[in-house]
Amino acid sequence: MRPVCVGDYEALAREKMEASHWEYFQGGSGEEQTLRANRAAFERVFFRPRVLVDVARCDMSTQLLGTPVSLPVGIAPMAYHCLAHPEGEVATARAAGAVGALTVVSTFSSRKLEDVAQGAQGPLWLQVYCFRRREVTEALIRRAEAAGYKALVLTVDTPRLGRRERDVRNGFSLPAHVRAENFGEELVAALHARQPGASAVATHARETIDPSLTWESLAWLRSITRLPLVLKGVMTGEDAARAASLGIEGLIVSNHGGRQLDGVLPALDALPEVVRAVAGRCEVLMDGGVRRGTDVLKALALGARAVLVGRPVLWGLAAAGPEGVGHVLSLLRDELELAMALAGRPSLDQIDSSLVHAP
Ligand SMILES: Cc1cc2nc3c(=O)[nH]c(=O)nc-3n(C[C@H](O)[C@H](O)[C@H](O)COP(=O)(O)O)c2cc1C
Ligand SMILES: CCCCCCC(=O)C(=O)O
Repeated sequence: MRPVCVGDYEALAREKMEASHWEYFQGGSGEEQTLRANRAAFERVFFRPRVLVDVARCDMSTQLLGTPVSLPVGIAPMAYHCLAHPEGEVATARAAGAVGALTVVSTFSSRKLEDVAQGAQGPLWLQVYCFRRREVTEALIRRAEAAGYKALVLTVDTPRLGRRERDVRNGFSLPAHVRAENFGEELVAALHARQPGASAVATHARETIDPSLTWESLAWLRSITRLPLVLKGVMTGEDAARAASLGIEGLIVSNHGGRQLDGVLPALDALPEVVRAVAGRCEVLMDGGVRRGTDVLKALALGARAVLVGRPVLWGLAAAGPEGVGHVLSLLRDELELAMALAGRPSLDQIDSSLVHAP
């Protein structure tokens, strides 16, 4: 039977994938407390629906940093889609564009960012990891600008990689046919070096990513690009207020899908304090644990302008290629549309905190 919800794709994808690749996708850090908590947080929030509202038409379209999108659901940046499907990020972005959704492409995309842009019909942002060698980051940003990417998403929760014990146990490394295609051989060789009892991705991160990045580094980033800047991984009101005061255009409330600091609070729970702290000065998105249209509606009610979805997109890609990605997004869109109708909120500007009863 065709999958009827996003969760159905999880089992289908698992059957298709090599076990250590699957574990790299699925895993979190440490005890995976935050990974589980991201999901559980949605179950603690309940709706307060209004009735006798005309919901004959529900409008989900909006703008993200000035870019029109058909729905407030986009694709979170994730490395190495070619572990799921040979077309990798090109297939993902094409499928997202077909439903009018935003795609955030990872620095560690397994297809060149130019090839992703060429195949995509929808808006693209580039996620940026800042390398020890600043010229590598700068060259990447120049290429993204030339290829038409509309914003940069700097991930700020990863000075080092969280300890993902599944990957350590598996001695996870990238197979030869899956490469970090945006970079030359010398920068990515460590990703393919198999070492029992170590994650090659973690080793590579330690060697290449700048762990000394600070708020002061943002001035450098600003000086080399005119693209709007989004910080991904902001989890407190204090950091959110600081970002807003520096003129950062967007924030993504995220704990990296439970893959970085284990024990950090669920992204949904961090959302209200971030929204309060920025007080409308920047756009706030969230990711982590979104699996249902009702999850999207809860996040919007708690102040997110949009949500990003991570693993379910990889499940769709692994199970059924670009059609699977398109179907995952359509399921979330259709569920959101139904939830808006049943909640008596036919447009996004009618969704606010009065819609939810949160702990
Ligand atoms: C396999 C995988 C790879 C990821 N790669 C990146 C990445 O390259 N850059 C980044 O900022 N976040 C990365 N993330 C984190 C996602 O952007 C996102 O924060 C998270 O997956 C959202 O949670 P969800 O998977 O529960 O939807 C990755 C997540 C996964 C599962
Ligand atoms: C910081 C360099 C390695 C990142 C690998 C991709 C990623 O973010 C992940 O969660 O996995």
